[in-house]
Amino acid sequence: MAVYTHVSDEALAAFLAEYDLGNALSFKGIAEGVENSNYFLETSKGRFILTLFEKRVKADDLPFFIGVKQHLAAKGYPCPEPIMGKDGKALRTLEGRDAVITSFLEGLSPRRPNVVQCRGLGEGLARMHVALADFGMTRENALGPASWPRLWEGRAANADALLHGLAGRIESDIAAIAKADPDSLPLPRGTIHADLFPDNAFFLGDDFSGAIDFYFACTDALAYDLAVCLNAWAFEDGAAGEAAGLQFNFSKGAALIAGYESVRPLEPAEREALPILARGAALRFFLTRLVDWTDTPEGALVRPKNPLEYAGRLSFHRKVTSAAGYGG
Ligand SMILES: Nc1ncnc2c1ncn2[C@@H]1O[C@H](COP(=O)(O)OP(=O)(O)O)[C@@H](O)[C@H]1O
Ligand SMILES: N[C@@H](CCOP(=O)(O)O)C(=O)O
Repeated sequence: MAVYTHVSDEALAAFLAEYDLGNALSFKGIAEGVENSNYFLETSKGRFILTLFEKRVKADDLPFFIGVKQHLAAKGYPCPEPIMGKDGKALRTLEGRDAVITSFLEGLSPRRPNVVQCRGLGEGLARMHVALADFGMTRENALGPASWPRLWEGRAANADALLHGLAGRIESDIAAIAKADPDSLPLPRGTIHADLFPDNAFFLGDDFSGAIDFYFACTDALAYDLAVCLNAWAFEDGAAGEAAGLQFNFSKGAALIAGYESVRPLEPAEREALPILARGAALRFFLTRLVDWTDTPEGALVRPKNPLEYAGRLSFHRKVTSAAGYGG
């Protein structure tokens, strides 16, 4: 359930008066999502999404996130386009929160992506990287390797409570990635989405129809974005335990990489780095999930995601030595 902030009728009417969008015909909270409050808004001018930013998104980062979407939309890339108010500004305040209206994007998020959708997603990701190549703003990846020791601190017992012996393996992963120092590798860098999971990608049938939720976007290695997607799209059934039931689907991995390369071929250094980047991406999602898992009180509105799904992916990545291990 992701409606944390209630918007009164009066506040909505006053807010909409600052736009050239007409009056609200329909206004409903959206249950999906975990970070922000999202509302579906329909006016005489069309369908929109109203987002109120909650605590986890830093106000200072909002101009970057809005800039990314404006840049993509201006290039015709399918993503939520920030709508300007009469004053020419996209960002304003509603019910004490920073808030933005964006265009509504058509499509459905695949529950269980198929091989054709994986290929479309790979193409869509590469098109995004190409469209953002001349985007002028930068933002450091706040969840890169430098942040992991802080996320991990004091959580070893929580990891072992999830699965006996897991803490030691996570500590080895953190050490191995620190040693490989992926941030120092000579990889092409640029603006990346950094969280393009199936719930953040839309499809019409098997055709990629766009990407949403740019609130982890940052400046980092382009191949790291592909590594995030390999983790999120090409594994199947990992909820039960560290590796129990978890399978890497090579057809999906190969389709994702081939789709990506049909738009932007990988450089040899990117292929070589793929195993360490994929391991790092799995560790990043394991750690943020572990933090949410241990910090979310019982009975909270949002159910935290299971960290063990990403512990299972880490077991797989530890054994991969080349891009071929992912079907590339
Ligand atoms: N531009 C959009 N067009 C259509 N639906 C959207 C759009 N933005 C968000 N949504 C809907 O709202 C949900 C939550 O959005 P998301 O950005 O993932 O939230 P959060 O950042 O809180 O996780 C999505 O799953 C989708 O159903
Ligand atoms: N994709 C992350 C969680 C971030 O949630 P989102 O709804 O903002 O995409 C994960 O699966 O751990």
